[in-house]
Amino acid sequence: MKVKLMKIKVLGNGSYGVVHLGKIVTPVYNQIYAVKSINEYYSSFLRKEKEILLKFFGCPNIIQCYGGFTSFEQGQGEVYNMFLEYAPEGSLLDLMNKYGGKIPENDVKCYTQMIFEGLLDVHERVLIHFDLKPG
Ligand SMILES: Nc1ncnc2c1ncn2[C@@H]1O[C@H](COP(=O)(O)OP(=O)(O)OP(=O)(O)O)[C@@H](O)[C@H]1O
Repeated sequence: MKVKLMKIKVLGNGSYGVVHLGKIVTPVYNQIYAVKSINEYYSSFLRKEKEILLKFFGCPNIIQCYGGFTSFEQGQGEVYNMFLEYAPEGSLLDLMNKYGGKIPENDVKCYTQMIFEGLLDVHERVLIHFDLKPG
């Protein structure tokens, strides 16, 4: 089945692509996603990110990934896209910027709990990523 995605607006930019608010228009799902995209040629990191996120499918405190696909876009050629659960408040940094650097205390409690529970999910699914060099 051919899926048609409409990119509504840019949500932000990261090291591995631009993130759009996206909506599937065919078939009529009307489902909203965050869609992270990058030129197919540079997509290896984004594909890796997708593989890692898919290991946490079903974890309520980790942004869900629903897979990826390649599209052809005018002026850009082949683009790799990753479907993510849309977080209406954006990232923690977005939230800090919104409140001028000071997130209200009640929200801090709530986000801290989400972060710890998310970390617990990571440990439970036994994904340990060592990024440190010995010595
Ligand atoms: N799932 C999402 N829902 C809503 N907004 C998002 C989502 N993912 C990313 N964004 C927005 O897009 C921006 C870029 O996200 P991205 O994940 O590409 O990079 P990052 O994690 O912020 O930075 P880096 O890739 O450098 O570590 C975020 O700062 C946020 O504003």
